[in-house]
Amino acid sequence: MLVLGEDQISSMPTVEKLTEEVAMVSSPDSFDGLPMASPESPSSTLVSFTDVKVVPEQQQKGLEQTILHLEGEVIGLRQKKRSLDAKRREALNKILDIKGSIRVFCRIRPFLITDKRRNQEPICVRSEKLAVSFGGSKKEFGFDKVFPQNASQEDVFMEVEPILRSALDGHNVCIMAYGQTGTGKTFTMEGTNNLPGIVPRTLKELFDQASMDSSNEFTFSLSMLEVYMGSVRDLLAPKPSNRIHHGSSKCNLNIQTDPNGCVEIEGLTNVSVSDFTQASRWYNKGKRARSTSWTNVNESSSRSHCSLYLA
Ligand SMILES: Nc1ncnc2c1ncn2[C@@H]1O[C@H](COP(=O)(O)OP(=O)(O)OP(=O)(O)O)[C@@H](O)[C@H]1O
Repeated sequence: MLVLGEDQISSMPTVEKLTEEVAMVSSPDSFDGLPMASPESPSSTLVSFTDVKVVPEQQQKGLEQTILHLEGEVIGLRQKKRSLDAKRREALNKILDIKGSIRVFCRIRPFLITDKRRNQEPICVRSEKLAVSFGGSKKEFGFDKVFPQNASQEDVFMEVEPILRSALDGHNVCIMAYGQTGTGKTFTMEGTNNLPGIVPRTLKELFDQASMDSSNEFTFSLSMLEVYMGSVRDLLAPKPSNRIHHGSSKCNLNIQTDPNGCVEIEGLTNVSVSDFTQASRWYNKGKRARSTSWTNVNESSSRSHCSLYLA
């Protein structure tokens, strides 16, 4: 669409003049130097002719060669990526062989304003060891890695990211946070809007990696459940339209074993997600459905064990 100012309208050429100019522009002689659109000159009305792109033959050949060259480079880079992926998988398998497929990390929560004993420092941290002194005695614990109080969400994610990424290679991956109320399980797994935890970072990473992998086609689906007071609840189930049904269909789901020996939760909602935004939306919906309450040490304590399945 062409928008003209008042001064341009007053200087608009007549129909005859336009016809003349059209004839001039259409003439093969004028292809080499298409008239430039200028707001001052009457030829500004010919702006739409700049849409006609005529590339000289020599320039066209040059462009074709550049495209061929770039296509060759893309093929080369894809091959390089495939070989790097194979090396990464090999390295990960070696790590799993050496370190074992189960790894235990310990994250020490920083003191909070609400903590009663903030001045004492009974904890001594090494990279794989933790010593706790209490009442004159000292106990040592060993882990695959210890994250000190000042460890960031990035530090934690960097450690688990290679393992999580192996899910795209077909490995089953499970991350479980365990600890007393108020010790930072939810903070580590979910995080906050400004300091996202492992789950939102994982969703982003997996979709990013999948979109870069042109040799495989991935489909993602998501389920979320919580175990609360001995009952399995579906966190992504549609809201019941009728109160009478609430609590019957999506609470207390049965845990079963399928013919292949895999654990299956009967009737658990499983939603297909095609990108990170969609996955985040469902994840936030599931989070909102979790049972929370307060405890003496955590005013927003998650009163359940929550699982998120990504397939
Ligand atoms: N590494 C951390 N840095 C800053 N604040 C943290 C950290 N870990 C936990 N917190 C804060 O400590 C409080 C308790 O953490 P969180 O709710 O994650 O505990 P929780 O283990 O999930 O507890 P519950 O089992 O009761 O749900 C929260 O206010 C959280 O923001």
